[in-house]
Amino acid sequence: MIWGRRALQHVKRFKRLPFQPEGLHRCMSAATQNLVVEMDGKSGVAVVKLNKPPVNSFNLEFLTEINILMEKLENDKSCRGLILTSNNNKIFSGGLDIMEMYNPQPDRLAEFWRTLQGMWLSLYGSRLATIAAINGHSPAGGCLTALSCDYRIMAPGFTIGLNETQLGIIPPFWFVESMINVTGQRQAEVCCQKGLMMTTEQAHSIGLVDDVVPGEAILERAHNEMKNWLKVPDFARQLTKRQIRKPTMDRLIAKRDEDIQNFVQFITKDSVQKAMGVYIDQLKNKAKK
Ligand SMILES: CCCCCCCCCCC/C=C/C(=O)SCCNC(=O)CCNC(=O)[C@H](O)C(C)(C)COP(=O)(O)OP(=O)(O)OC[C@H]1O[C@@H](n2cnc3c(N)ncnc32)[C@H](O)[C@@H]1OP(=O)(O)O
Repeated sequence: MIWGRRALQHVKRFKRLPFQPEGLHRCMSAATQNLVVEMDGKSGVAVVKLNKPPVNSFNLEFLTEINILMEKLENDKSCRGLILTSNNNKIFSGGLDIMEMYNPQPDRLAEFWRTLQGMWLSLYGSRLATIAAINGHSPAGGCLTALSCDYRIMAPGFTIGLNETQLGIIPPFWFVESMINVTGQRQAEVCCQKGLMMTTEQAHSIGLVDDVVPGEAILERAHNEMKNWLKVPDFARQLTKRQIRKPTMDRLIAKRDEDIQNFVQFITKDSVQKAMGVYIDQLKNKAKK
């Protein structure tokens, strides 16, 4: 994993915390500010709850926390599975923190994007069996996070999708490929081009979501499904996953710097900044009503 300077500062800070792999069997809810982690030492399943109010949006610091946690779980031999969910029963994740992209400092913007790439690479390529228990809305970067898991269970009454085009933004190729790899080319063409935010049922009907379960039962269902995944010998499951996902990951690894440059150039355009300002005003005004 390649870390930026700011991310490394965080790694050092977190290393000083009493959060070590050997301590994983205890409750680790104090591990980081924005993540609640519960490790079941017996099953080897970690439940990670996104816990960054108000909407679990991903800023540089939050992405860094997630990357550090992923690294620790990957290195913990007793950990075999990861259930990713939200501590907020209405919003899984609001996606990328829009404030990171508004009037940005180019260096921080580049670091933000590299850290997001790192999060996607570690979750998409994880050796762990990963299940997203989507217990709330999940636009854009929230949808990408769910798409990076092996299995998705969603509660009814919410929306999910890669809605970037609706905001005048082009979803990067690795967002789109993540969608293609889950739903197939045709469905991905329609929902990515139109920037569709789909209801849980619509997402289920195109295979974006594997299972629909009421919010109050979602974690139990995720644990039961995890048992099925963990019946397969880890080594066979992991190498099969790697075989299937490697071409997509390799494309990003080969173009990582170019992808960052494209992102920074695009986001810092006057026209994009203007549109972003209007969108932020709309969000804030909606929140006030
Ligand atoms: C070759 C060319 C290459 C070009 C490459 C370009 C690549 C660019 C790629 C960029 C990819 C972007 C991915 C993203 O994820 S962008 C973010 C998309 N997310 C959204 O649009 C979500 C917006 N939010 C919502 O829809 C709702 O807030 C939500 C459904 C999540 C929750 O609704 P609810 O009613 O419960 O809450 P509020 O709307 O009242 O919001 C509460 C407060 O939270 C703030 N908020 C919401 N979302 C975000 C966010 N994403 N980032 C930061 N802040 C957010 C909202 O403003 C409210 O704040 P205040 O209380 O302070 O007003």
